[in-house]
Amino acid sequence: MSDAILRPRRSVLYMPGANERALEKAKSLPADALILDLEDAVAPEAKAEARMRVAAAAASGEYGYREVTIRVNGPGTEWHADDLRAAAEAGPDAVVVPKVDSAQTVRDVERALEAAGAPDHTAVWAMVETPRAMLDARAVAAAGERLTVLVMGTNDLAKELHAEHVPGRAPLLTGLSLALLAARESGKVILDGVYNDVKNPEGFEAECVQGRQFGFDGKTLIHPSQVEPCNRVFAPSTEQIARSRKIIDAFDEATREGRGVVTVDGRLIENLHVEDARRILALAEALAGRA
Ligand SMILES: CC(C)(COP(=O)(O)OP(=O)(O)OC[C@H]1O[C@@H](n2cnc3c(N)ncnc32)[C@H](O)[C@@H]1OP(=O)(O)O)[C@@H](O)C(=O)NCCC(=O)NCCSC(=O)C[C@H](O)C(=O)O
Ligand SMILES: [Mg+2]
Repeated sequence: MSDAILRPRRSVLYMPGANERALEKAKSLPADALILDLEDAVAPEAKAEARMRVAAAAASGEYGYREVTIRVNGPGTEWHADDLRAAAEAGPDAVVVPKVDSAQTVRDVERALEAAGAPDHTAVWAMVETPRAMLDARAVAAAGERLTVLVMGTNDLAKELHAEHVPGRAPLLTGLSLALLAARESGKVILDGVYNDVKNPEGFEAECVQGRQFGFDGKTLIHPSQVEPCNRVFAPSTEQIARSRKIIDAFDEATREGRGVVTVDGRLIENLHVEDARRILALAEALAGRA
């Protein structure tokens, strides 16, 4: 498993790029990653100033272990090219590109970043949030050299579908599944979309659990109060860690004795379970010392 895949991204917090207070506050929040936003959270008249603020924040080195990314305005907007240039110069961990709906968009973004001298460590995260992106998710996920993460944009997707936001997200399940299949086929990380009702902690936690059960690596967030519950839901539990150790030990012992299968607590264990147990332990190890 590559470092890009193993890096914890349980909680990924958006913050408006024009909001100095939020940019400052994020330095003390236990989010695994931050998306400094130039797109939806910034009014047109504030775009230029937000671009400068965000570039300075990303280049500051003041966010500790947190992965720092910049969300640029989408392809086809008047701000896109300037945002990419500023992001390339700032050299964040990643550039988040909204409304990516083709492999060509990923390649165009990468070419622009190269031309602007982006450092090698700056990855591309593609937001998939349109019907076309759902239907072409496979090609998007496989495109480019820098692409490491897909990010669900469930607000835009619901809007495009004329769907309603309902508990359980039935109208979005096809899109979520297509994007997940595409991400996993290409060995990419995938993050779930945001939960808008910041005053509904029960609904938020239920959606985190649903995202984890689906297989998402983490969830994108809009408010500091969502960080702690999200970290808890997406981290391996004490029971999962203990069980993973037990599986690996039992399988190692069986292998030494020349047996290919073994049972743990009455359940059949094969090599695929061992691989999953190793993934869980690697994530737990990567999270050591984090809230
Ligand atoms: C949703 C909010 C507008 C709420 O703001 P506010 O009413 O100010 O919240 P609070 O008073 O409860 O804030 C308490 C303190 O926390 C700080 N704060 C608030 N939000 C953030 C944040 N996101 N990051 C960091 N810090 C934050 C406040 O400054 C207060 O600090 P202090 O005064 O020191 O106590 C607001 O939360 C917000 O703007 N959230 C982000 C919205 C956003 O980024 N939206 C765009 C991304 S979502 C999206 O586009 C998804 C995708 O594209 C799709 O299609 O689905
Ligand atoms: Mg969106």
